[in-house]
Amino acid sequence: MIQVKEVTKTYPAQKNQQVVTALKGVSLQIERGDIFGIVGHSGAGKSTLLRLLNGLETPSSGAVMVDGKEISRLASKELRLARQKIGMIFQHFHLLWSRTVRENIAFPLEIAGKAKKEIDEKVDVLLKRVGLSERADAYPSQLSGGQKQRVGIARALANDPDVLLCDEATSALDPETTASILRLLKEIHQETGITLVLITHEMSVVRAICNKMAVMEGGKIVECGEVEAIFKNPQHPVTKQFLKELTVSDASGETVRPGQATIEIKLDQLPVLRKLAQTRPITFRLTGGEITGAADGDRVRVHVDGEQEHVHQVLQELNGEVESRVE
Ligand SMILES: Nc1ncnc2c1ncn2[C@@H]1O[C@H](COP(=O)(O)OP(=O)(O)OP(=O)(O)O)[C@@H](O)[C@H]1O
Repeated sequence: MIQVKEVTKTYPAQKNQQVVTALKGVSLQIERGDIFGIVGHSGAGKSTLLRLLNGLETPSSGAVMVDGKEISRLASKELRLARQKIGMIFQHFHLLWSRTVRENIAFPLEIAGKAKKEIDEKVDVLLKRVGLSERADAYPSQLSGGQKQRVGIARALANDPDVLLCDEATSALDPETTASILRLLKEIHQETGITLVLITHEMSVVRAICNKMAVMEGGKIVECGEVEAIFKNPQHPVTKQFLKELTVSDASGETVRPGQATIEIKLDQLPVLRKLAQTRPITFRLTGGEITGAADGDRVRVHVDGEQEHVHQVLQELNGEVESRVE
């Protein structure tokens, strides 16, 4: 679906500054239907790579192919048509503040020259799909962050894209809202088979929905492959660091291998785990901790084991409900 071949991207020197080489010979293959996570620290080149995928930037050398077309070589009309098939959502939503939810979602359909009746029907379907039918006439300023991102998703899907690019789409959201947006993206993926490309600095996002991933550092891809294999056996120091940082505050657990995690919780929060164990094929095993009567509550370590999918769900549900961290 997407092939990035030996792409280099340099930005010309600004005054008193040097030329910036944002991408240094990046090659990448994303198959149709993949949910592909691109992880990296700030400045690693993730956004530049994403902008190349939808033709907002052109490579200094190398080629970017999307659905068999070399994006950087398309004439403007062809590029416009190709971009209708590549949706994008953003960290800060990029909604039109003077338009209602309905009008925001209608916007790309208007640009594509669709008839009013077709637009109205399509917008109704999209509103329903993202759960915002009741808020169709609200303005973005009247919505929560999660609702704004739902508008962003509906708008991005308006022209039935084959690819959805997500630029830190959950980074401005709280953990609970993040989980609900990731769930929505996963459902849309299951229903449509759309190819999703997510850039993020959060491994918890990758763990929640991606099947493949690439780790970027200094304009290069330093590790790439199946999420399960990389989480099990990370090779590059940057990947290892990301996995270590995983969930300190955001996703409540570290995946030891897919289907296993270790969490640390307050002793008096154990009943929450009991309830989860009653409703899911999952086991919790106490592995450590001390009872000292500490004023802020004693903590215990718990090993979580089960089907990967269930473990992910449980970690997401724990998120926010149980104060936890990994050592
Ligand atoms: N338009 C631009 N002009 C000049 N330099 C740029 C431009 N866009 C990005 N860069 C530089 O390219 C490098 C990669 O930036 P990029 O935004 O792609 O990284 P990133 O991994 O997405 O980081 P972040 O998460 O902070 O957005 C950085 O050094 C950045 O300063």
